[in-house]
Formats: sequence, structure tokens, C-alpha cells
Amino acid sequence: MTSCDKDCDKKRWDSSQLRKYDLGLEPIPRYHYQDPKVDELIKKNQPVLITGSKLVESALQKWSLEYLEKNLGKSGYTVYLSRNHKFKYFDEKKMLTKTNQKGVEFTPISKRVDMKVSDFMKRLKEWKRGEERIYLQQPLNSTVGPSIVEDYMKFDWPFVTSKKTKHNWGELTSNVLFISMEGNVTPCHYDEQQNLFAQIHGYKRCILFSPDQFEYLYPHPVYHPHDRQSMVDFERPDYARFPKFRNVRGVETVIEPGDVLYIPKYWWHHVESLMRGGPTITVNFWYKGGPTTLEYPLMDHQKVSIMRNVEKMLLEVLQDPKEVGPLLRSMVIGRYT
Ligand SMILES: CCC[C@@H](CC(=O)O)C(=O)C(=O)O
Ligand SMILES: [Zn+2]
Repeated sequence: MTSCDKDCDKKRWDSSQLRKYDLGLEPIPRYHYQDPKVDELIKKNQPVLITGSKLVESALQKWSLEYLEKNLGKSGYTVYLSRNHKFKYFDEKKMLTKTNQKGVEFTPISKRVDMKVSDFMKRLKEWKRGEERIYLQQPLNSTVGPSIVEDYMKFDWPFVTSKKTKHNWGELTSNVLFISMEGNVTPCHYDEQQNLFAQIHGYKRCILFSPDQFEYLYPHPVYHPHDRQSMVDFERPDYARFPKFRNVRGVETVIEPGDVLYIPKYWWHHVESLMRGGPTITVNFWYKGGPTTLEYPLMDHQKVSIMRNVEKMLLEVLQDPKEVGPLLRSMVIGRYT
């Protein structure tokens, strides 16, 4: 995939800036925000790259690193540090559960710290190869300065609200501000929320897989701190442990400033800030999924939700995670297979 799938005169990035994976990927469809195809795809819970919207236009020219440092405010921000380029999310509430204390040792690669924006920006500017990488991931809240509030109020709220209403989404839960170093990777995972992912600065490559790829992406068990995250290391897949990963089929795109990527809930996504592309800035719009009506045949994401509930129930009653596998095997092998 080259950057010339839009206009070839401006060379904005090239494929040498993308990390190499052994994956079968097709392009995510791109449509102008006024094209009816956008709502057609959202309605079908399909990803779509929405171009030309004014969703975050109020931030596009203004939200430079300098402007954000000056206006984000003095309180501590959530920053993740990582010894490598991967920022694999972990749920801290699941690190100390009794099930986990039954010998499931877990030490995350990345760690969460509270950092002043000025300290973050300093580390970003002075970063040297070999040092810990950093990634600011902060829900926008009342601690931001007045000019950020003004820019935020000028987001095209009628646009996002029309999507929420038309597609029966639940409430907006958060707008998370992401300031990433070039080359940072958020490894493959799914969220249980609808996501309008608005790019403000720099380029991010997004690889998505539909919920029906669950068995090829081997998520950690639900009780694990890496719940919802794929166990497969895309850079060095362990095909012995994860043989079906060879079958995975996904879609990808590179989002540019002004683009909005619709990431449907339960869709897997891997996101990387292009190598040698400089820092990137994104704001996402996470919406609760709408009310689910069970219509048959069930949709693939509904089956993922059912599997999650079965895991939770079994863990609740068995208490020991090591008993879940044997019980499911005796229930299924030779009887349902
Ligand atoms: C912690 C969330 C990170 C983000 C991806 C990225 O920009 O690195 C994402 O996965 C999402 O918006 O759902
Ligand atoms: Zn996500």
C-alpha cells in the first residue's frame, strides 16, 4: 500500500515507514463524510475511513505540541512507558484478583505513570534510542485549559451526534487524547465500544480484523489483565502455539490529519504511529454500544459477547482458571466437535 491512493503529487509517507507483518490485508474503504456509503457501512458494523469531515477541524491547525503544552493544564496526565515500542494495554484491576493470585504471574511490558505535560514534552523531544518509549493517553476532562475547552466545543458535534442517533449508539463515554512517539504500536485488541477515531497530527496505520476472526487471534482469557488483547506477537508469531493465526484476514488504512476512522465495537485493531513520521496526535470518541436485540442469525460480535459471559460465569463458579480448560474440553471434545 502506498500513500498515493489519494493524490500522488504530495508524498506524505511511504511503505518503508510501515512495520512488516505476514498478514493478508485489504484496504479499508474510504468515503467522503457526505457520501451515503458511510452510514451504509456503519449500519453494518463495518469499518470505514471518513474523509473531509470537520469533526476536529478546530484542532487541526492549532494542536501542535507547543500549543498543547501551553494549554493542556498543569495536572498530571496518564502516560505509559514501555521498554520496547509496544504498548499492550493491561487492566490493573485484574492484576490482583484472587484467581490471578493462583500462580498466574503477570508483569506488564509497559507501565502507567502520572506525568506533567511539560515533562512529557521534554522527554519526547530529548528521547534517545534505547530509552523507554512514552505514550500519553489521557481522557479530556475539566483540567484542560480554557483554549482547549474552546477548541473542544468547536468540534463538529452535530456530525458525531448524528452518527450516535442514526445508529442507535449509547452515550459518549470519553474522548481520549493520544500523543504518541513515532513508531509506537498499540498491539491488536478489541474494545466493547463504538469508536470514531479522529486524527489530528501525523500518520497512523490501522489494521482491523472482524469479530469472526476471534479464533485466529487468540485473546488472553477474560480474567487476565490483558483481557481483550491478542496473545499473538505480530512481529514474531508463534505458529506452534497459535496455528490458526495463519488464516487471519484483515483490512488496513493509514489515517491522516482530518481523517476519521470508524472502528466498530468488538472489531480487532492494531494501531501504529508511522516510523520516522514524527509524533502523532489523535482524539477518539468512545460510545457505549446500543441496546442489543437478539435477532437470528446472531452477529459475530454477539457471539464474542456470549463467549465472554461463559468464561466469566465458569471462573465465578470454578474459582481456579486452571479448571476452566479441562471442563470445557470434556464438555466439547467428541460431543460438539
Ligand atoms: C489505548 C487505546 C489506543 C488506541 C489506538 C492508538 O491510537 O494507539 C485504541 O486502541 C482505541 O482508540 O481504541
Ligand atoms: Zn482500542
